[in-house]
Amino acid sequence: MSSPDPGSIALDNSAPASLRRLRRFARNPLGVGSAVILLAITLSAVFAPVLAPHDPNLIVLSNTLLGPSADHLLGTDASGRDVFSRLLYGGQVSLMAGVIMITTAVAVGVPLGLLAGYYAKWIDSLSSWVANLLMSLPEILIIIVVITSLGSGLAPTMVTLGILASPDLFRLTRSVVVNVRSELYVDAARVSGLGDGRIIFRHVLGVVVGPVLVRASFVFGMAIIVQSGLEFLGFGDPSRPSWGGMLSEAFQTIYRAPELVFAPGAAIGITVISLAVLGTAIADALGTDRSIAPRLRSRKTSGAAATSATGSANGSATADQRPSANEHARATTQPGPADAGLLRVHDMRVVYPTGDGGEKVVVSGASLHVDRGEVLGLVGESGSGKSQLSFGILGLLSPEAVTSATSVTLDGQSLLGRSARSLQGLRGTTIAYVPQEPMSNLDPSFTVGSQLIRPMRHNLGISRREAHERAIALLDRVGIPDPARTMKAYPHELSGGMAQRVLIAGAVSCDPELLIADEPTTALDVTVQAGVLRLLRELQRERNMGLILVTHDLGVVADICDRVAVMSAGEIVETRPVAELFAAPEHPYTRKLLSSTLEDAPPRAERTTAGRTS
Ligand SMILES: Nc1ncnc2c1ncn2[C@@H]1O[C@H](COP(=O)(O)OP(=O)(O)OP(=O)(O)O)[C@@H](O)[C@H]1O
Repeated sequence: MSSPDPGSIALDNSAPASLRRLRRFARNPLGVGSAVILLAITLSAVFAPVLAPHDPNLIVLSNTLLGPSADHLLGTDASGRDVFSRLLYGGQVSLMAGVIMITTAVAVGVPLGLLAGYYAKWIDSLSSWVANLLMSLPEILIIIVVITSLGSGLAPTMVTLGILASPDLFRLTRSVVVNVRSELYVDAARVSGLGDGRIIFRHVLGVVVGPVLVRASFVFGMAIIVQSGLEFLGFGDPSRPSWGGMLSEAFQTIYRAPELVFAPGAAIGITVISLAVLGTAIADALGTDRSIAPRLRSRKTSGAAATSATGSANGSATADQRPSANEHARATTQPGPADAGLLRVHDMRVVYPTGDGGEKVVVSGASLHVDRGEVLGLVGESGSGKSQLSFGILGLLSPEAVTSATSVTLDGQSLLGRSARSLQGLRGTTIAYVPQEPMSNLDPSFTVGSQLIRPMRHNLGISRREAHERAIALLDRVGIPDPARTMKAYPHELSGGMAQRVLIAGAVSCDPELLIADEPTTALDVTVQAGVLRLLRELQRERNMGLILVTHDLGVVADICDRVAVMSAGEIVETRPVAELFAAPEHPYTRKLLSSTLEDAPPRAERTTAGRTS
């Protein structure tokens, strides 16, 4: 077993996430203060019938405009009604108005935003069009129409306002989802075979909650203000005490009793401010886990999804990338030879249309094969098309890519002409992928254990307990020092080397036959690179997997590859056993590559044996 990366793990996970979030919230005095205030306001409104000393509508003409006293804590209004009692009852109306409006706005805006952001295409176009239409409507006119036709009841008015406010939440949700859906860990979840519903619920919704909460708290406050404004303008029900109505009445006696403005005004102001502060505090408490994790989203290719191992110990087409998989199917449908080793690719082309109607060929007629138990190095300078070829094999290219091949066979079965689902199923258990950027491929909101267990349960149909035991054994195998503890850790608590080991554990968790590792050590500290490479080699041997190692480092090739395919400008210019290639490179490009990278450099094994811990 490989030794762990030095200083690699800093677990701080003694408490569950919910408890830690609660603690974070509790450390925010403004958040706690606003929560207490809102709780007090809510309770006083709910228990108004018990707390109110007087009937809020009881008119006592002999008691008009009395100042505060023991009997009337806040005095009386121009009709002799008890201001304190009316204030308590008025809270019911304002809070109920907010609840109705925000429930409607969230119920309409958030699901639509999730669907539009996640699925894009016509769902996005249609819902964005509806949202724009709603935003262009004159709210006040619509409300007046609703009130005049349906009466001044709270529900119709606030439901209408909720619908009119929903585009705000729709747009926010949509924009958050558009960002999240292209995160590598979401791609990883797709590749792991999780359905869209589960991905949205598990990986996307959590990211949406924070911003939506903040916005919802503002919308709630806005609901209170708008409802009070309507009451103030006389569109409310006069028999129903409300803060807006009280304010309106207070203005009628502003010169005789200006203090009457204070109570309803303060109630509205304090409630609205507390809502805004509370929303922000909750979002802060929820959001810290996510923001800690580095967002190394320097995806090498815009659409090339790195599918993670944890999420994904298998390769399959993502939602976006399905067209690419289908392109596989469309392009050529010749079946490959049934006895052709593990992976055999003939004449693969990857082309991107350019804006001027032309095309950019990034992989041009590439052919390669890899057998069980074999390590094939795929080398070439930056931009030569190594990743594009790998993603083409995995069916993970962006939708605009047009992929074609004479044949692509995996384990003797042609990948051409298959539906996306069938491709996904096949790849779900046969190909795995180890990405370049370990941190971006782990969802920051879930523990390592959770991210290892779910794909195993899904792909292997095993119980949670079995998957848990398997995950512990895998973590132990990949050199994680305290597997049980690491299972409970969040990605931000791991070092890059540890995260990559976790991803490798995930990649092999469903017993793939072929592993594609795309520069798996590039993002890692040089001190841990050799350990991770050695681990990959060990696992490949133990499990007799085929391994395609994408790299630009010929030292790595010399160390662990059996054969090497050299890529230049989208073409594979030379494929040879490693020793032969190093001894007598044939292609001028290979010679150039060798002379430029291995000049005066000792073999990697020599370079890394002394004093290496990982
Ligand atoms: N979505 C895209 N549209 C157009 N061209 C693209 C797209 N994605 C990648 N390319 C181009 O494909 C070419 C090959 O890129 P690829 O990432 O495969 O190179 P690479 O050999 O893996 O390089 P590196 O070692 O830097 O990762 C590059 O010229 C790149 O600009």
